[in-house]
Amino acid sequence: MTYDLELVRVGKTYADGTPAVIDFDLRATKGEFISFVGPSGCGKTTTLRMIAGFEGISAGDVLVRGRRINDLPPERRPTSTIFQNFALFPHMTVRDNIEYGLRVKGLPAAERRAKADRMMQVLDLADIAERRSAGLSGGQRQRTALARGLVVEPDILLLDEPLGALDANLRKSIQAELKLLQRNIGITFVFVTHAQSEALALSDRIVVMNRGRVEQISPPEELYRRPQTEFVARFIGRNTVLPGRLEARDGAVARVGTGFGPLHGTLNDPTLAVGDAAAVVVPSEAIDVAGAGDAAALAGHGDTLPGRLIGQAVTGHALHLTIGLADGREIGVESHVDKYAAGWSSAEVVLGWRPAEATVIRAAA
Ligand SMILES: Nc1ncnc2c1ncn2[C@@H]1O[C@H](COP(=O)(O)OP(=O)(O)OP(=O)(O)O)[C@@H](O)[C@H]1O
Repeated sequence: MTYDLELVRVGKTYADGTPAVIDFDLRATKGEFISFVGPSGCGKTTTLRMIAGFEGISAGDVLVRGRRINDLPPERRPTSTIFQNFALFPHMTVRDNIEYGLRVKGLPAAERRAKADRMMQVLDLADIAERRSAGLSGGQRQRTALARGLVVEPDILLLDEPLGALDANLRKSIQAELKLLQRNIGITFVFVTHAQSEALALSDRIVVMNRGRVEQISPPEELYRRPQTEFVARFIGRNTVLPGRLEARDGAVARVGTGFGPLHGTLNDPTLAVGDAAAVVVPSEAIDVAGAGDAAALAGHGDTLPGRLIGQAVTGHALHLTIGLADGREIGVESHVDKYAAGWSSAEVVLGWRPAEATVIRAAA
């Protein structure tokens, strides 16, 4: 099978010796929306720039539709890049912005015009073709930037924090528009973002990076529900990580001996052996809270932990509980505000969850 984009053990070491990207492997099929997320400095932008050709590749190969592109300059690669804030030329019209890449490629005027017209039709920009980009709305600017990127007919569109500078409301509506467009156009998008929620909402698969390495590549739902590493468990969503040692495994279910006694979860690392350092990861949404004397409320939950209610706060329909555990840790539990309308008779509570909703991963020894 030929992939649209393939990274094979790609690495980058900057001239000053900084290892920014290490052994990055990725295979994307045509039309996939892939996002790179991770803490600042983990290597997201460097990887994107290596695909685009703005940064040299120190190790490994980048292939587009089976062709190695390591040594091609950016303008000869089958990629287009859309930068933060869209980087439009403010004094130019929408049409001139869109034609810009074609002019760089040396296309004759008539051909440029025809291609730009077609793209403006697709992206609903024809009515504002002669407007200067400085006066456009956020959505119109995004569509213009996309048109400029797409008019050169790339195989892969690379997006470097394109929504980074927008306010939250505009960002939401532009996100929806972006996803719709990507589906319609059907080309592969690689998207770098700081906003985890944006990646979860838009992507077919998310690459989580940490210190230059890939931690996990999974669809959003799986990444959220089944983290493979402690780093991912702490970085994505709101999880409680309960460390210990693997005591037993029975098919997909594993038992971990923790400071709170034995706890269970779905094993997400087939290489984990009895005796290895392991952790049970419990998503905040999976946790139910009952009064300390109300064990019946948690019947069927499997695993329980005692806790102490420290605080509660409401935002909209969400209730956020802060609960202290016996080891001194404070954890967050999220629920709908109606769920615990009756409250609890004292601060002493019990937390319960279904083991199937917890995940067992390898932990640092
Ligand atoms: N031109 C450069 N020369 C030397 N080191 C660099 C250069 N550009 C980036 N780095 C380093 O490479 C590492 C990865 O940087 P990169 O910008 O790819 O991370 P990032 O995940 O995109 O970060 P951010 O989210 O802050 O944009 C960092 O340690 C960074 O300091």
